[in-house]
Order: sequence, then structure tokens, then C-alpha cells
Amino acid sequence: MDYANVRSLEEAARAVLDPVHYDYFAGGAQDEITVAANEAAFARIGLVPRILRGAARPRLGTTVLGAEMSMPVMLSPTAFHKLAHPEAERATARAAAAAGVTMISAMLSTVAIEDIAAEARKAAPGGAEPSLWFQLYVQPDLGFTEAIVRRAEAAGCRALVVTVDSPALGRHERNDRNDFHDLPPGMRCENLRELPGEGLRDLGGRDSGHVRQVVLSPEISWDHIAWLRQISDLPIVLKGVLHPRDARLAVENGVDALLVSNHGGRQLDTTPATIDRLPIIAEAVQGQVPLLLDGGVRRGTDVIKALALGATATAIGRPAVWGLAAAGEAGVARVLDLLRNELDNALTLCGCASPQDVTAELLTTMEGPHQ
Ligand SMILES: Cc1cc2nc3c(=O)[nH]c(=O)nc-3n(C[C@H](O)[C@H](O)[C@H](O)COP(=O)(O)O)c2cc1C
Ligand SMILES: CCCCCCC(=O)C(=O)O
Repeated sequence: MDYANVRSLEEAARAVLDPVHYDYFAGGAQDEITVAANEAAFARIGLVPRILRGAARPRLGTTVLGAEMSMPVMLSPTAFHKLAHPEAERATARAAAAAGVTMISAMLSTVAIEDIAAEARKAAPGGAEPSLWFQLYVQPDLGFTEAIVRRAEAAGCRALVVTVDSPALGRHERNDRNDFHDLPPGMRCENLRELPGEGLRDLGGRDSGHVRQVVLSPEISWDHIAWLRQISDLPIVLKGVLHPRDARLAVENGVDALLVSNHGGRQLDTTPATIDRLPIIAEAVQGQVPLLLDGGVRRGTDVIKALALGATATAIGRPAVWGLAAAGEAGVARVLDLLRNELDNALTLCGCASPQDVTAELLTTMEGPHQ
């Protein structure tokens, strides 16, 4: 497969996707200032390599919340993979598991979490247990939310990633222009079917798995995180933390890890690039919980910059979707291979023996003068 980098997979994906669906995947909120900022901010950070360290070939593996990862790159949750490829989340799960990469499976997946887990198990090397986490939009109906959590637990998910940047849906003008507000006939949010509860928006049939049933509620609060902590033993990761006070509150509320994220620029436009927020969040949590980061990670060098600024691992959203659309399971595998090879090369060139070896001394700004 002749894809030189993640960008070439986006081009390939764009060529095969329905333009309306491409816009859904690529787009962001309003003027898409944050979408652009996420990538641009990485380009403003320079790397200054150390030399003659005899570091040998780097080992790329890392561990987050007890999950062993073959590299510090995970798959962020992205909804509706069936829009990208008929094999959908099944293909994504196989590619991630085969690569030893943690997949954060979206609550709004178009394949049920049990089937995603089964595919991951089939693909994991040597029968190892694959690393699968579950992303949750807490629904105001707690009975319904609990039923989803139980499904994720029973399927073998090892952490709950609670998305907290979505008290409402961001304004996606591309989707408005395209009049794209529903999944096509035959596609459903398979995790939402046939669950108990009354809190789903009533569309005249509670168990349909229809995306319009999902409630993004401004009433969700720290009390819901405390409630989740009571009903589940799984580690809780908050996804969408950008303010240092919230990072502190998360630690005080017993959250296990934070995912520094602006939802890939799809929620509040003009939020700053995540890589620019990472240092202030790292300062706030003082190493008390692991930090993850997503938003604009497209190169192995981006991963190193995030590690140097305090992340334990990074995650990608759109790149996996581009791989899936371009070539199904093989395309997602190619994206992961590219990032692995780039990270290996960049660590070697920086004189680092492992991700844990990366420190802020490697960083500068691209604009001089430098000290
Ligand atoms: C098409 C698409 C669907 C997404 N769906 C979800 C979702 O269901 N839940 C969620 O928490 N984040 C969702 N996200 C946000 C991603 O988890 C992630 O934060 C973001 O994509 C990272 O930025 P990147 O695409 O630049 O890598 C979605 C992003 C995209 C592009
Ligand atoms: C009404 C729920 C729509 C959420 C869509 C999934 C998501 O987070 C995203 O596209 O971004």
C-alpha cells in the first residue's frame, strides 16, 4: 500500500467517501479555527536533538492505567465508522488489537460493543487480551446510562472515557449546509438499542438506536462523575479537559486520568490547540494522574512533543477514519504503522531510548532567536 504519510491517507479517503460524509469526518465547529490550530500548533514547536547518547534503537511501549500499549498512540473515539467503510468498527478494532494499540470505542458506534470486543480478541496477537476502552456520553437518564456501562463492562472494556466537553452539540456548518443530521437508513447506534430507561429523547420508539435519541445535556455535573465512580470499578478518564481548575477538580474527584482534548475542534470553536494547553494542565495535576492528549496528532514528531510537555500518551481521531475509509482494516493498520515508524525514527534522531526518555529539554520554538 503506497501511502507515505497520514496526509496521503486523508487524500485517499476523500477520493472514495461520499462528500457529505467526508465533510462530517473532516469538519469542525463554525469557522474551524480550532481544527486548524491543533495541527498548526505542533508545527510551531521545534525539536532540538541530543547527540552521542548511545541510546540504541528505542523501545516504544508504554503503560497507561495498567494497559500495556505497543506505543504511546491510542485511538480516540470517533462515531459512525459505517459511514467510512462497511466493515466499520469491526475493522478498526482488528487493526488496533493486532497493533497492540488501545482503542477507545465510541458509545455512538455503528457496531455493538460486544461485536467490537469479539473482533479485537480475534486479532490480538498470541491470544492476548486486547486493550479496549469505552467512551460514554452520560445521559440524564441514569438507568439508561448504567445499562450502557454494564454492557461495556461485560464486553471487557477496561476504562470508561467520559466525554465532558459536550453539554451541547457544537455548530457544524458543513453538516448544516449538507443537511446531514441523521444516519442513513440501515445504520444505527448499535449500543443504544434495547436498553431500559426513559431518558432518551422520545421518537416514538425507544429502542431504535436512532442518533437523534442521544441527549447532550448541560445538566451533567461532577455529581454524575461521583455517581459513575460508585456504580463502576473501572478507571474513569475525563475527555475534554482544557482548564487547569477543572484538571484539579478532576483529581480531587478521584478521576484516574485526563484526556486533554478539544474534540478535534468540533465543539467550541476558538478553543486553543490542545498541545498549547497541555503544559498548564500538567502543571495543575503535578503528575497525580496520567495525561493523554488528542487533537492534530499526525506525525511521530507530534507524539514526541506531547510526551515532552507532560503527556503519557497521545491519541488520534481522524487519521484512523481516513485509514478505514481508504482501505478498511489494512488502512487503519497502515496509519498505525506509519506513526510507529515515524515515532521510532524521531526518537532515535532525538537520542531517546524510549518514550519515557523524552523530556522538555528537547523543545524550543521554531521562531528564533533561541537561548
Ligand atoms: C468524525 C468524528 C467523530 C467523533 N466522535 C466522537 C465521539 O463520538 N465521542 C467523543 O468523545 N469524541 C468524538 N470525536 C472527537 C475525537 O475523539 C477526538 O477528540 C478528535 O478527533 C481528535 O482530533 P483529531 O481528529 O485531530 O485527531 C470525534 C471526532 C471525529 C473527527
Ligand atoms: C447527538 C450526538 C451526536 C454526537 C456525534 C459524535 C461526535 O462526538 C462527533 O461527531 O464529534
